[in-house]
Order: sequence, then C-alpha cells, then structure tokens
Amino acid sequence: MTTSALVPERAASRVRVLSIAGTDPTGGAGIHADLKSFAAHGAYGMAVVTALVAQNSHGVRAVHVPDVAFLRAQLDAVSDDVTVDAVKIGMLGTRAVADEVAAWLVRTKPPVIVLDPVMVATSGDRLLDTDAEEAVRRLVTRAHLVTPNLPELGVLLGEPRATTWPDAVRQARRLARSSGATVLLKGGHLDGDGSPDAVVDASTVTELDALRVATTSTHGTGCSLSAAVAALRPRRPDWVTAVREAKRWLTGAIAAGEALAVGSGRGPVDHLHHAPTLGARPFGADAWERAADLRAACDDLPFVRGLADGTLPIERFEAYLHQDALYLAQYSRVLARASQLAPDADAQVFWAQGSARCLEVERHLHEERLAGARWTGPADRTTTGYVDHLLGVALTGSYAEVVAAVLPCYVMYADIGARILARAGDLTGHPYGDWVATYGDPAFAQAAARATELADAAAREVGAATRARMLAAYLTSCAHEVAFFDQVRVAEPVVAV
Ligand SMILES: Nc1ncnc2c1ncn2[C@@H]1O[C@H](COP(=O)(O)OP(=O)(O)O)[C@@H](O)[C@H]1O
Ligand SMILES: Cc1ncc(COP(=O)(O)O)c(N)n1
Repeated sequence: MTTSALVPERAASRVRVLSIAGTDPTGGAGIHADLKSFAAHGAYGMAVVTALVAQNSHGVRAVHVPDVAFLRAQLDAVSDDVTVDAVKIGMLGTRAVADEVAAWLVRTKPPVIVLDPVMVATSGDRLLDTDAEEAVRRLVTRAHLVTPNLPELGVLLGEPRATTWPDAVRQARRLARSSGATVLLKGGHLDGDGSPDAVVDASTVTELDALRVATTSTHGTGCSLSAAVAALRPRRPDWVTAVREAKRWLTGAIAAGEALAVGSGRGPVDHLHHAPTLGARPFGADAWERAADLRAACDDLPFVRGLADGTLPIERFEAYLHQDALYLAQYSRVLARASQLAPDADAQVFWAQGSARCLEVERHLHEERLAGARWTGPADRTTTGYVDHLLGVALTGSYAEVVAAVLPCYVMYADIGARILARAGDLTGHPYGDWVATYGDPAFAQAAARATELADAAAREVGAATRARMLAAYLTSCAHEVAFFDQVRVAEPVVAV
C-alpha cells in the first residue's frame, strides 16, 4: 500500500508537475531548464533523471545512463507519495529507458502527459540511440501532447525531414492522426524572419506566429517550451491556450537570454525574464552605479573644489546657502509626504524625523550664516526646478517613487561631504568648516544608509514599471543636485523667478 492511499488528498495551491529528463550542469536544458520553466509558471516542480549529461553551451561531452532499476525507483518514489498533475518527458537516451517510462505511465496514468521527443541537441549531438526511435514512437501514442521539431517529426513518421512549413504541417497532421496525440509542431529550425509553431490534432491546425529573435541563445528552447506547456495545461482550458501563453513567454525568454552572459557558445534562455525585479540588485546600489557620470560631474565643479580648499568667495557660498535654505523648506514637505505614505512605523518615524531635521537646519543656516536682510530673495530657477520635480513626485507618485526621489539628496551629500572632508583635512580655521563637518559627519552617512535601506525595501515590493519610475525619479534628482552645486557659476547675482 502506498502512503498516498493513507493520506486524504488535499487541494493543492500549485500545479504539481514532474519532469522526466536528462541533465545539463550549465542549467540551460534538460531537467534544469524544466524546473525553471515550471517555477516561472507558478508550478511546483519535480524531476526524475533519465541520463546524466556532461554538456555546456558548446555541446555534449559525455552521457551516463543509470540502470533502469534506479530509474524505476525514482519514478515510484514520486508516484507513491505525490499526486502528479502533469508530466513532461524529455531526453530518454536508450530504448530501455523509454520502455521503463512507458510502463510507469501505464501504471500511474498521469492526467497530462507532454512528450518532447528529444533526439539531437541544438549543438548537433545525438541524445537518443538510433535503436530507441521505435520505443519513442510507441511512447507518442501514450502522450497527450508531443512537441517535435522538424527533424524529430520526420524521424517519428519514418519520413524525410520537411523542408517547408506547409510540408511540416502536413506531416504533423499525419502524426496526430496515427498516434491520437495532439502535436505541437515547432518551427525553430526553419529559415526566415518568423519562428512559427502549430498546434495540430486530427481535425484542426492552429498556427501560432512569432518573430524570430536574432540570437544564439537557443539552448534548451524546446525543453523550456514543453515544460511551460505542461505546467500551464492543468489550469488552462485547452492545448492552444496553454501553448499560446507558453510561446509568448518563450519568445521573451529567448530575447533576454544573451544578457545572462552564461557560456560562450549557444547560451540558455532567461526563464525569469518576465519577473525582472526578482533577483535584481538592491535599488540603492543599482541606482548609485547608474548615476556614476552625474556623480563624477560633481567633483569637477568649481564650487565643490572651492568649498574643499576654502577658496570659494564668501558671497557665492552665502548665495548657495540661501538657495539651500529655500530648498530645504520644501524638501522637508516631501520627506513628510514619504512619512505619510510609509508602510510601517519605523519608516514613518525616520522620514518624519528627516523632515523636522531639514527645518532645523534651515533655521540654523539663517541664524548662523545668513543674518541680515541681504539674503531674502526668492528661489532661483535651479532651486525651483529641483523643488518642482520633488513636489511633482510627492503629488502623484507612490511611496517607493517618493523615497527614490528624495534619496539623492541624502546619498550625494553624504558622499561629497565625506570626500571634501578627506580633501580638506584639518578643519581648524577652514572658512566652511561647519558646512563640511555637517555633511562629512558619520551620523549623516548613517542617515543616508538608512534612507537607502528603506528605498531598497520599497523597491522589493513593487513591479518592474514602478521600479523604472523610481529610477527615473532618482536620476532626475541627481541631475538637479549637480545643477544645484553648479548654480554659483551660472548666474551672479542670482536670477529671481
Ligand atoms: N531564434 C528564435 N526566435 C524565436 N523563437 C525561436 C527561435 N528559435 C527557436 N524558437 C522557438 O523555440 C521553440 C523551440 O523550437 P525548436 O528550435 O524548433 O525546437 P528544439 O529546441 O526542440 O530544437 C519553438 O517555439 C520555436 O518556435
Ligand atoms: C538533457 C538534455 N535534454 C535536451 C536537450 C536538448 O536541448 P535543445 O533544446 O538545446 O535542443 C539537451 N541539450 N540536453
């Protein structure tokens, strides 16, 4: 008696799908690709190994097929314990393996069986013994969907490989009629601008067009597609719906494959291309690197150099401080907005304290440095430009976008402050020592690090579109920071608006 007979069947939150296939230690094809494909479609993946394959993006080096008794033990270990909603069969290797899998299918009768009749890898290496072809033909009659490429279709029918798409579709019809399986005919091996596939059964042909992606990242495409279809089918009404969805996903995965930088031959596809924020670098580090040019531009500004060595004329410094005070009064409102939108009490407190601190600094600047009627003018164009950007994000953006927009003011000042402090050395007698000490202070660096952490956390909660808006808001703020440091050489006296 199996344990499954003792335990009542529970409703499953995810489709439980099993891959029976060979391995690829570089993760592009075989069970490794299948498991990624299952996960990419929200299914719970399992795998039984038919053959161990030493391969990479250049080709197959060696194949080891374990004894079929061990294969049977793996298969039974799964089916004795787990309800299998769908099975995907890939590389079988030998006739004995194909027959063992067929016998297991007869014993367990999985409700969805997808057979990828793997014979030759993209690299040209054989993955199926010639004397196993007949056993695979028999297996086709036990499958619900079979997914041959053009050469495999020819072998399954005992006919030459089709050279045109209409010929291939006719062959697929013959296979569907003779086997009773639905055929997913794959057109990846055709020449031309398209890479069409077709779902063919005894009475209907549904063609699915797709553009051919100009790439060498096609290792494991057949594995990934058949696995995706197997994962989807239990929760889709028919084969055409499941295949259409899987193919759209695969075309995107092929297009994103090269960016993975895996291997120097025919590389794998990116199974997770549709979830670009999954595994992405933390927002703060990513945005910081993308702003490298803007940050570098800051270092060469006469204002920054003059601040560091103390040669900046005092009127210019005061003009800057006056604009800074006007800026801080508005920046404080945007930090208060971040506090208002914050997802938890810790974040709410951090932004509220930041908001209050801005107002304190602004008051302090006026009292200490800008006493007298001279510095009462309005905000200039550079200041209003920055403030308008921040207030715009605060008005229409989500918490994550507001946090991204305010972040550069923390991190760029902490960075510049620390570097000016290092360059200035001893601040005794330095005309701008108080300013340098404020932003070079480790406490300010700590606040910048905490603001970055909160931006990282916010970015983890959002989708790709919002993350892109976060990045845009951040980089716009960085550009405004550069302009702000540069304003002293642009206009003197400051132009009021
Ligand atoms: N360059 C490409 N651009 C877009 N789709 C492709 C490309 N190459 C293959 N495909 C698609 O990948 C899937 C696998 O196709 P194919 O290469 O024919 O099978 P196999 O990987 O089994 O040899 C099919 O859906 C096919 O249309
Ligand atoms: C274990 C295993 N199974 C299948 C393939 C075919 O892969 P491709 O889709 O590149 O032809 C492979 N290379 N390795």
